[in-house]
Amino acid sequence: MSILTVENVTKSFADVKAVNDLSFAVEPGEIYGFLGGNGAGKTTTLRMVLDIIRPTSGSISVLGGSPDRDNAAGIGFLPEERGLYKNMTAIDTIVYFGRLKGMEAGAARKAGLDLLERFGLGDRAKSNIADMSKGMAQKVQLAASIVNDPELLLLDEPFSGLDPVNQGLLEDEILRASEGGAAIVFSTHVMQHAERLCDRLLLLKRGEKRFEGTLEQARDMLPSQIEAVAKPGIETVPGLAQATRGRDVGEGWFEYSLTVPPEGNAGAVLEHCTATGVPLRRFSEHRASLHEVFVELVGDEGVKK
Ligand SMILES: Nc1ncnc2c1ncn2[C@@H]1O[C@H](COP(=O)(O)OP(=O)(O)OP(=O)(O)O)[C@@H](O)[C@H]1O
Repeated sequence: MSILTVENVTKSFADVKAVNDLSFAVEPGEIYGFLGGNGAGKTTTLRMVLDIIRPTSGSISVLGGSPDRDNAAGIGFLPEERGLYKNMTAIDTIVYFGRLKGMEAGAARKAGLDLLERFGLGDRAKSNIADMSKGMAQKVQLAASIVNDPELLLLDEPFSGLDPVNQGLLEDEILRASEGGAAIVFSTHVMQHAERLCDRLLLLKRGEKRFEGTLEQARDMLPSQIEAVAKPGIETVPGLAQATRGRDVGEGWFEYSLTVPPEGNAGAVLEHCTATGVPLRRFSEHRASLHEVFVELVGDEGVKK
């Protein structure tokens, strides 16, 4: 059974369709990337999953039920707008969120202290949030969102504002949650995190799904480029969309830029060269990056590599 199912969901704010007929499902253990530029509808979708706002039409199933307080205990959420009570200590903050998720205070405290230890904040459990750096407070907020060991973890732009070390720590936590069987949905503008972490991705533009699938499937959406050093003859190998002869590197060898169409296969081009005796000295394939796919499918507004 899917942990989260979104079916034909539309959300309109006056005449703006923030989310338009969106469907997807996330399975246990899956890390699902929710990608889109500014205003694509990511936060609106996450808010509907959390029952903070309701869809105009369509249906959502969370942990086998409709989104409401009853399934809060199984959900963890890191909002895009970070904010904690400044005058509360780190551990009290985490216990407070654990209690909201139905945990016993003692269990929440123990889990909270373990998390702070793991996040390198073991000695700051009794520090007030006001006395912590922004990055430290963000780690406390992350701890608060996973203290209940959620089955569904929703992270809205979780990497923003974290230094590279803490981004690595967050990646580790996402992987750990997934290995424990949780489904993780995270939104991001930063393609590198999505490339490293996601089992599947969804690309949103103006509330509409433009792509859903694995990273490999995403990269297959665009042509790949081959840089080769070969002797003439390579231009006519089947399976190329384009072949451009470049610099003469001497003794009959030339540099070539070859394009394999999205449905093509660079491996088959190489095999054909070998089988038919096309002389080759170099052959390297450059597949499209997720960033290039993103820019092609949804434009480059607000997107980082
Ligand atoms: N409460 C609201 N009232 C009116 N319009 C809204 C409301 N919430 C969102 N919108 C609009 O819905 C669209 C989608 O916004 P949303 O915040 O979901 O985008 P997002 O993908 O999370 O963007 P970002 O990456 O910039 O956070 C935008 O056009 C936004 O202005």
